[in-house]
Amino acid sequence: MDSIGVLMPVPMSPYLEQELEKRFNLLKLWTVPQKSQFLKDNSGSIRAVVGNAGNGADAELIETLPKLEIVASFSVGIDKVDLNKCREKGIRVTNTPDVLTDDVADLAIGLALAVLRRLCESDRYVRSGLWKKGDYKLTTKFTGKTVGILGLGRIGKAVAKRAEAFSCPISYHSRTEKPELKYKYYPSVVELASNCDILVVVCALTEETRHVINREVIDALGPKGVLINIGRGPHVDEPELVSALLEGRLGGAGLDVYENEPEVPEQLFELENVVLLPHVGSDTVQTDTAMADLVIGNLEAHFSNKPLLTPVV
Ligand SMILES: O=CC(=O)O
Repeated sequence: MDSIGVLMPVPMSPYLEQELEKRFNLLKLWTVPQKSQFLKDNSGSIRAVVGNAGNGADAELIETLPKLEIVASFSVGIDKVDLNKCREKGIRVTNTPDVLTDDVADLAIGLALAVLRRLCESDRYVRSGLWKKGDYKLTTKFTGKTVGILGLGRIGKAVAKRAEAFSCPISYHSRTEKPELKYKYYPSVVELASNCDILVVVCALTEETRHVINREVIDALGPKGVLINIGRGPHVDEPELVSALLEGRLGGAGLDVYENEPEVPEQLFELENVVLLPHVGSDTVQTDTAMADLVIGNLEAHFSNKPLLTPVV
């Protein structure tokens, strides 16, 4: 398979690069200065693209690569892949579900704890020597808080399971009610937000869910409510979130994702009721390896005419 051109637009995992290089002709787009010329020169050999959560395969890239057969995303979210274009051209698409579920769900709970118990602020309190001048202030209890989950798929269910261990009543909103689950379903996001203390956003990003967290939802969550976003930045109307936090209309936020990564609204930097992470939901050594193995497994299956391991298209 070493003559098959596999295009990687951005660096994502040294282990993945190394394993791809052992098997394919890996073309690292970020290392070349003249990207469009490079793509033209190699368009006859590129049969696969390996994208990620930030850089997938848009219509323009797909049109540039007439021999493209498969987009294997090193991510579970495939909102950066033009799925319609792929369907139209018969290009297969795979992602990396399941292997990252635990890490992302763990991080949602970590963010909730960090916001309510002010973990980052109290760490800074110790490091700056302030503890010697007096005890740290009281914070807010997490155990027993009502957790609302927007999107009860694999990761949403894993968040629910973890939150249950903290005796949190669970409610959710998703496209369809899941009567087999014991959690309370709300038919709208506003109703969910009105009836929970912590709202966790974990649904897929689609045209329907873009800006699903708008001013009405934020106001429904209210001055004691906490928003946790481990989904995608564009789920949230970011200027509305920032003004709600600055005006005290929202109690706090734990964010792993932003509308325009790696840009983060600087007004948030001053707020101690906000915890900001650099999109690291699945970034552990163990999950990086598992995701990379899945990308390679999908490519090997495709180029050996075997069924894909985790097909999306
Ligand atoms: O954001 C990360 C992913 O989609 O895997």
